[in-house]
Parts: sequence; C-alpha cells; structure tokens
Amino acid sequence: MRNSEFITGKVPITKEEVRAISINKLDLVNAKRFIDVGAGTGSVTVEAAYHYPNIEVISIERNDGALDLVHKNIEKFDLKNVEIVKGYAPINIDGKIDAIFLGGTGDNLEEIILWSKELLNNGGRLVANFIIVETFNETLKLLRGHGFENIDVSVLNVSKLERLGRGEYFKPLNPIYIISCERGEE
Ligand SMILES: C[S@@+](CC[C@H](N)C(=O)[O-])C[C@H]1O[C@@H](n2cnc3c(N)ncnc32)[C@H](O)[C@@H]1O
Repeated sequence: MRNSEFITGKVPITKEEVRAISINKLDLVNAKRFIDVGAGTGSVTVEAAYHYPNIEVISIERNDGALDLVHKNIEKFDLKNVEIVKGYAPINIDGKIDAIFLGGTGDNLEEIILWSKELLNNGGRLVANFIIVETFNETLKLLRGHGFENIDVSVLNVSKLERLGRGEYFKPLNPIYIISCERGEE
C-alpha cells in the first residue's frame, strides 16, 4: 500500500518501503495473532490485517491523536480483524502471539522485550524499526541478552525522486534500522 492511501496527521507514518520489508520479515503467512506496538497511524496494522484477513491483529497505541488515526484507517479499509487497544506497552494480553512489530517503544525497552518474549510462541517473530542509533543499539543488546535467535539487522536508506530546478534528483530520507529475530525455543 502507498502512504498516500492512509489518513495521516501529526504522527510519523512508517515509510511504505520500510513497511513492506518489515511486514515481509514478520512472516505472517502462517500466523494467527499479531501485535503492532505503537501503531501510530495504523499503517502496519492495516496492511497486515488487509493482506492476511485470517489473522487477528492487536493494535496498541498510547496517544489519543494517533488512536483516532488508527480508527479512521481501519474504517477506511473496512477491516474486521483488528482489535485496537489504548495503552502504554507492555500491557496485559491474554494468550499467545505469533508475531510482534515494534514501531514505537518509549523508555521501557527491556520490559517490552521481556513482555514480547513471554507472549511469543516458540519461533515467533519480532521485528522492530528504529531511527535513533542508541535505541537500536540498546534493543539489539537486549535481544541478544534475552536469548532471541536468528537476529538479522538491516539499514534501509530510501531516496525518492523529486523535482529540482529543471531536472530531478533522489532526495534521501533518514535511514531506518530494522531488526528481525525469533523467540528461541525453551
Ligand atoms: C513512529 S510512530 C509509529 C508509526 C506507525 N508504525 C505508522 O506507520 O504510523 C511511534 C508510535 O508509537 C507510540 N508508542 C511509543 N511507545 C509506545 C508504547 N510503549 N506503547 C504504545 N504506544 C507507544 C507513539 O505514541 C507513536 O504513535
């Protein structure tokens, strides 16, 4: 889906190229339940729920303005397989989960990593996006320390063609760090 298809506001939306790669790394084909943490505009929630209509998507967001956008985008795409939860993760979720996306975390990183580990099935996927190098480094260290496996890290540098004077150029957007990994079997 293109970013222009979503209703947006003041919340920064995940770039469509980053979303495509992140959702691919979540490996939702056989998933039944997926959590989007820090749903923002709801773009990841919507895209996952739309392309995988058989999964249950739980969309967690703490900010009222963002929650309003999540509601509007879910309505726009007429999705019935999304549960929106207002709150600051980690929050109580019943039952096990197959995949978790961290699009926003706040300052309680370790709690979120431990909560994710508790919720995920063995082999369940965790994918996280970062723009801040320190948060990325800290998360990587925590994932390694808490036994997550098959950790894969990419940095995505997207540039978009834009007009410049009488010609065009590729305007670079800020790099995004993507971590993907699995909950190890215990
Ligand atoms: C970069 S935005 C997410 C963008 C989103 N993936 C999208 O495409 O619109 C980060 C969001 O995470 C939310 N957030 C940060 N930490 C959170 C937490 N611990 N629990 C719930 N929401 C959180 C923020 O309010 C913000 O809306």
